[in-house]
Amino acid sequence: MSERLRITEIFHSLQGEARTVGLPTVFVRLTGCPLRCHYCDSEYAFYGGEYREMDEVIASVQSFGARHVCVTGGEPLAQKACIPLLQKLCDLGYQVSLETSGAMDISDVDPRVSRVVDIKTPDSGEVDKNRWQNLPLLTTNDQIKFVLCSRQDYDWARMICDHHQLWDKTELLFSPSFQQLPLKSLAEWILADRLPVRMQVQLHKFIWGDVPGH
Ligand SMILES: C[S@@+](CC[C@H](N)C(=O)[O-])C[C@H]1O[C@@H](n2cnc3c(N)ncnc32)[C@H](O)[C@@H]1O
Ligand SMILES: Nc1nc2[nH]cc(C(=O)O)c2c(=O)[nH]1
Ligand code: SF4
Ligand SMILES: [Mg+2]
Repeated sequence: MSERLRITEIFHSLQGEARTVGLPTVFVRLTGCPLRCHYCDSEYAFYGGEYREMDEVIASVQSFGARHVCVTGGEPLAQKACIPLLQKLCDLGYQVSLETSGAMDISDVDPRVSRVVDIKTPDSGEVDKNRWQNLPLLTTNDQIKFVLCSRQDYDWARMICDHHQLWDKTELLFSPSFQQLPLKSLAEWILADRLPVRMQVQLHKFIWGDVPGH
């Protein structure tokens, strides 16, 4: 039954992260994740959830009347039916993004989807899970994100961008781990080093705090 999805929540909010930040977006949060990042703000999506038919999920998305859909989790690509879900959303004309740890193979994702691949840093505790074979597959329609916990993470992210020549490959997002790395520190490091990256903060947490469903 690969056309069923295990869903934690479907909600309407302002996109808080990445390239379409600030735009009204429907979020589909799939349940379950094989990783355990120390900073994870979505632990409530590790377990539980409800199995829903694909058509039901699509109808729920449509009920909000938004143009943008963000499929997230948990780890969305850990569910087989994520691939057809993304394709159906694109066919319906939505602007679709996918938030993924990049620990799973991204090659079957519909090319119309903007894949936001989070490269896990040493201080996430999950650096060994990075699937480096994903990087050559990325295009300018995709995005790479580093969630940074420390100066050591920042230096590591720079080194990875050099090593894999990511600077001109696609958009690079440097995001502070929420309330762990001071915003001003990260801003000043980026400016001092003249890094061509976008610093991103999680807009929704400034508006609503760190609560589910926003
Ligand atoms: C909850 S995850 C779900 C998608 C996928 N599992 C992943 O890690 O990309 C969505 C995004 O939120 C980021 N995130 C989670 N907790 C965070 C925190 N405390 N501060 C900043 N970003 C965080 C993740 O790194 C990831 O980029
Ligand atoms: N508003 C809002 N924007 C988001 N962008 C990515 C999110 C996520 O949890 O993946 C997220 C989220 O949880 N809320
Ligand atoms: S991969 Fe994503 S959902 Fe899983 S623990 Fe890390 S941040 Fe949380
Ligand atoms: Mg979130």
